[in-house]
Amino acid sequence: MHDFLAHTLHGEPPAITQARLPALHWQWIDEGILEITPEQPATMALVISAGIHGNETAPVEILNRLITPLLQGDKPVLPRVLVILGNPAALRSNQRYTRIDVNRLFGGRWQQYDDCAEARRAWRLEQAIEHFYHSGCCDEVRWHLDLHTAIRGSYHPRFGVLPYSARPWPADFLQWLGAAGLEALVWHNAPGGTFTHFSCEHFAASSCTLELGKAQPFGSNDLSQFAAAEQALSALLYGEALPAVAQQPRHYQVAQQITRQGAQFQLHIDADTLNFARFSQGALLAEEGERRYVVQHAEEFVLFPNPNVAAGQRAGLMLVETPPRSETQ
Ligand SMILES: O=C(O)CCC(=O)N[C@@H](CCC(=O)O)C(=O)O
Ligand SMILES: [Zn+2]
Repeated sequence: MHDFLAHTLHGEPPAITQARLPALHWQWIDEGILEITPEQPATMALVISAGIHGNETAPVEILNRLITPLLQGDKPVLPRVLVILGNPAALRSNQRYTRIDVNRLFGGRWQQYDDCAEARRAWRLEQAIEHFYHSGCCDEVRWHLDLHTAIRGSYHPRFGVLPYSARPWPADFLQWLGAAGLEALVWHNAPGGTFTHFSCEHFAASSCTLELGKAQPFGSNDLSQFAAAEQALSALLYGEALPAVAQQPRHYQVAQQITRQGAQFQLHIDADTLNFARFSQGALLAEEGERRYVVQHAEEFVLFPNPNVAAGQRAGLMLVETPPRSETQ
């Protein structure tokens, strides 16, 4: 199998499901799930996922470009790697999801839904990650990089979103995120149903959702915008040089979440408002019946505003800028 993405989009298992090459062994685990193991002992277990949302194709193209030389035996690999194309059915139809947003279902939340493709997929991905992390030696460093693109344009076109965690973040992980060209890092203030929350909470992985540009269909992406991220991933995978940090990321903390409860929900944020747009204290952001969402701090910055989400789901986040965090374990 030389082209993992083409096989996944085709929807059939590959004819050969594993191979031993001089420097590594690869194994096709299931649709969109591939494990790559170096011949030399590894000190890191790295999960790289993309396509959790089927219309976010740039990171899928980057990831496929990075693993193809491994499958062809043209590059060595340093860590044990689990490669995941998250929602193959949605990738085939260029939709964010077919019925339910997979990135709200992790941590067992899939059990709240009737049997459907996305609930089954979230369960399968949880199992795959659990097996992968538990099959290594106990002192492996665990990272999970979940690659996405945003629906809207952004004042920071490349940024990271870190799950809530009471543990301090390793300094080398934060440094890697800066070297990957991320202009901003956003910290959640509460647990959630995302893939990165799941890997961080259940397996103590250093996890981050990377947002790389704006969602475009396959073939329409300008991947040159993400050269630093691709080079930083090459550094992790093949041991190439980590790019220098061009600009230290700005840091933001979630201050409040806007949640849509039902049909009465109204979002007072224009469709063309960019991510990280600034709002002043007192500004009315959204309302639903008696519930009003108002800017609480002197200024807050909006992220992922979206009125078209299912009832009970996040319709936007409001952020405050904080001094840079530099932590170590
Ligand atoms: O642009 C948008 O509205 C959504 C982009 C996206 O898919 N973002 C992720 C963020 C996950 C996180 O909070 O870590 C998502 O909404 O699932
Ligand atoms: Zn996404």
